[in-house]
Formats: sequence, structure tokens, C-alpha cells
Amino acid sequence: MKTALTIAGSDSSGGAGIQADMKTMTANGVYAMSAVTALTAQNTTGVTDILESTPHFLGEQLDAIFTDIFPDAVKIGMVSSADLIVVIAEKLKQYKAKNIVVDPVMVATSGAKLLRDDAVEALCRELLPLAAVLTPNIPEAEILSGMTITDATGMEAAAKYISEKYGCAVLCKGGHKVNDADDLLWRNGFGKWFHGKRIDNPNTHGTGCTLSSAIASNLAKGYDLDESVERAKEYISGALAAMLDLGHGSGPMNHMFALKGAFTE
Ligand SMILES: Nc1ncnc2c1ncn2[C@@H]1O[C@H](COP(=O)(O)OP(=O)(O)OP(=O)(O)O)[C@@H](O)[C@H]1O
Ligand SMILES: Cc1ncc(COP(=O)(O)O)c(N)n1
Repeated sequence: MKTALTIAGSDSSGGAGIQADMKTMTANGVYAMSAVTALTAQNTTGVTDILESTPHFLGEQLDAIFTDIFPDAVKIGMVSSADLIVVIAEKLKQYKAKNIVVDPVMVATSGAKLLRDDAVEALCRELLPLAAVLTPNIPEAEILSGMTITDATGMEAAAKYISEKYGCAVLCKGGHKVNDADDLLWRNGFGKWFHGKRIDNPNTHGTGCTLSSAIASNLAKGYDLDESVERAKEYISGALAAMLDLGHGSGPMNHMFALKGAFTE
């Protein structure tokens, strides 16, 4: 069985973060492992508290994983501080990790800030150059490029800039209403659109975490990047279309929509 690792924060409500990543990896047929960067006290309406792992303890988790079950792909999500980012970069280089998908999580759907201002610079310096693909949403692509994005042309300009600056492929996600859930993959000087039909579902907590984990799972299984993005979009569309409705805010998706009998009762 292929294996995947998520390095991310825990979402106590189970819709985003480590929990969404592990459900996604499992549903996509790979063995899921986790290194927890932070615990969040969180539900569908917001984040009330964050308790970070120490850099030393995060390093120990990564040593335990890489010296035993080597991951075929790694997804990186919420990493709130520069010190944690530095440890992750060190360990990924030490163990020659492959198929690294970086979701530059900055702000939760609920509006909570998940990355400290001083950590943005460390993220760009340490992690982006290691990424096989980076998956910013539109607000994150604006921060990483310094550009304002209002349409598809703006997405292309920002993705091209970020890709050239950090030497990685960039999947700029269109879920933030610039277009109909169309995402742009920019790589080696060329852009390719992945078209998605916008599903009228207000429950989108964890979409970013889910997409990046589904891409990592497919890379782990040996699909190339284009095919991995294509398959990941199919998976997230299924999870959104299942119309799960839980909680008082923007609720989670049904990650197990394809499982026989899932959430039918
Ligand atoms: N309503 C929707 N219908 C179909 N696809 C969607 C919808 N909303 C988001 N997506 C898709 O989900 C994926 C995640 O996109 P999004 O821009 O929402 O990421 P994100 O902002 O990182 O996630 P989040 O909103 O949870 O922070 C993308 O492939 C996007 O096209
Ligand atoms: C621990 C953790 N990691 C990531 C997110 C972002 O997910 P979303 O923007 O989809 O709420 C989150 N809310 N919580």
C-alpha cells in the first residue's frame, strides 16, 4: 500500500486540518500518517484557541515517521510559526522527502488567522522551494505574489509569478468566487485550467485541506501532477455534492461519500 504523511494542525471539529487530511488519504486509498504542528480548539463557527507543538517535538514526530514508514508523498498544511517551518524544512531535506504538496494555509474559512505574520517569510524561504506543487487560494496567492486578483487573467499572472520565483508548480484555486471553481495549474512557464462546476453548498470548511491531501494521495499512487489534480478535483466535487450539513457555521464535507452506506442514517 502506498503511504502519505500530513504535517498540519488538528481541527477538533474534524472538518479541516489533520482530520480532513487523514480521511481524504484513506478515502483515496493510501495509508495516512500525521505529524501534528498545533492543536486548535475549533468548530464550524471559528477557532477559539491554538496550542502549538514545540519545534523539538515536531522534529521527533518526523524522525519517528521517516525512520520507519517512508511516506510516498507529504502534504504540509497549517504551520503557524517560523521555528516550526525551519524544523520541517530541515527534516524534509535530511530524509529526502518526495512529492511534497504545500498548502500555504493562512486564514481559515471562518476568518481565523492560522499563520503568524513573521512566518510568511519563513514559509516562502524554507518550504516553497521544496514543493512539487503549491496550492494557494486566491487570498493566499495575492499575499505570495503581492498582486490583486479579480479575474482569471489575474490568477494567471499571480500563479506565473509565484511559480517562477520559487521554482515550483502552482495550483491557484478558484473556490473564492473569481470563477466557477476553476483552478489554474502553472508549471514550467505554462498554464493549464482544470474546470470544475461550482456546487451550491455553503458547507466548505476544509476544502483546501481536502484538495491538497487528495493531490498528495494521487502523487503517492504514482499519478503525474496533471492526473493527480484531475482526480483530486473529482474527489472534492463528490464530497461537496454529498451535501452533508452539520454544525452552526460553514460545515464539513462528506469525505466518505463513496463508502457504501456513509452518512445515510
Ligand atoms: N462551491 C464549490 N463547488 C465546487 N468546487 C469548489 C467549491 N468551492 C471550492 N471548490 C474547489 O475546492 C478546492 C479548494 O478551493 P478553495 O479556493 O475553496 O480552497 P481554500 O480557500 O484553500 O479552502 P477553504 O475555503 O476551505 O479555506 C478547489 O479545487 C476549488 O475549485
Ligand atoms: C487545523 C486547521 N488547518 C487548516 C484549516 C483551514 O481550513 P479551511 O480554510 O478549509 O477552514 C483549518 N481551519 N484548521
